[in-house]
Amino acid sequence: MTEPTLEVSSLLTVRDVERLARTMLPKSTVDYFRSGSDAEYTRRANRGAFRKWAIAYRVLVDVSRVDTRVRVLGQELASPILIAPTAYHRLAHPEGERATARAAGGSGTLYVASTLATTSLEDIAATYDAAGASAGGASVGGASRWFQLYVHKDRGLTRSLVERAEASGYGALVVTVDTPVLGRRLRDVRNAFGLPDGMHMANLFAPGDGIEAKDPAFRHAQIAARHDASFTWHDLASIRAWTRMPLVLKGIVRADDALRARDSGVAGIIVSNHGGRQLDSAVATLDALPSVVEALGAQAGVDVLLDGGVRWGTDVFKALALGARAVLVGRPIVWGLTAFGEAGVARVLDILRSELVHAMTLAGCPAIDAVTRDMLVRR
Ligand SMILES: Cc1cc2nc3c(=O)[nH]c(=O)nc-3n(C[C@H](O)[C@H](O)[C@H](O)COP(=O)(O)O)c2cc1C
Ligand SMILES: CCCCC(=O)C(=O)O
Repeated sequence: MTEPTLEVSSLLTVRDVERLARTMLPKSTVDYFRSGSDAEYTRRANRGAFRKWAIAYRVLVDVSRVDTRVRVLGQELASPILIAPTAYHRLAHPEGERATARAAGGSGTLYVASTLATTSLEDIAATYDAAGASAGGASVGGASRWFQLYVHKDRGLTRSLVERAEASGYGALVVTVDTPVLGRRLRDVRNAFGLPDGMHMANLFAPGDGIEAKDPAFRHAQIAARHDASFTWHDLASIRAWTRMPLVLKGIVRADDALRARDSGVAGIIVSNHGGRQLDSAVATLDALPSVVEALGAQAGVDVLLDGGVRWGTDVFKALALGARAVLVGRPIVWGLTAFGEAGVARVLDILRSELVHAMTLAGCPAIDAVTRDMLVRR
């Protein structure tokens, strides 16, 4: 074991960032960020699925310039690496989501803000836009930040979240569909995990008058009991009627659900199993991706994104080769935030982006549209 490194520049891989961050947090927080549900088969399977593919690289291609630009929901992004929605950033760092938003806005990276943020969605939006403006306007206009919605039993609450997101200029509404109830994360149960005093779910409760304040025994495990487990495809229409934001469904792993999503008029889907934190033994996302992409076909009009276990630039390459338009990363962002706040998030994004450029260069793919299915062989 080497000593933890302390310079942001000495962190060379996402693995380095995670290793450092885990020494800096209380055990119950590390457990919450890191865990999958039950036996954690799916959390591990997400990683394992990337190892099953190898890159059959191409030679003697002009790779003196490599272009990672992609279009997602009609918008041009500098890179296909996006920030997945994760809860409770103030557990990682005192500046919480503001630091994440500054790193994302400053680099023009698409950031999906969580319903369960510890900073209000209005504050995240303003912070993101200010960082984008001072970095030269790369991400001004709000389209590069999306809002993730948990559908609550309290329809008034759900609707007000949607309306607040629209009023704050979020570019899309990401409806998470894999969490009708909370997955059983054994460590969180054993730790009776909950937010410490002074931190709250800023979009759901006002400080001081929140349910956490009224009920000292309120724990994270109870939050999903407020989710609407009766929500179906049919109810999606009501959300569409509330907003003009394009919809993205997060948590799809089946071809028939992808087709149903398309027929419901969504603009995108995220092939995701919540980082292995919901149904354990769920199919790994990279394994699910080809059937989803094939079912939708080339002219689908639905952008397919993927998350789960992306830790290296070569993982991004593989997901794109199997048909994803872009990928999202969850835990690596939280580890970066823990380690160095805004600079740590920026470092993680930088590591993954430069690894992707390196992989594309060595694989003979000067642009994203060259990263095609034939670049991979099964190990
Ligand atoms: C600590 C943590 C909190 C999360 N919170 C949310 C959330 O609030 N909403 C949501 O849709 N997904 C949430 N997710 C799932 C992520 O959006 C994403 O699907 C997953 O983390 C991707 O896998 P990765 O962590 O291996 O990159 C969370 C994941 C983690 C690890
Ligand atoms: C109700 C979901 C809790 C936040 C979350 O998505 C997670 O911890 O994975």
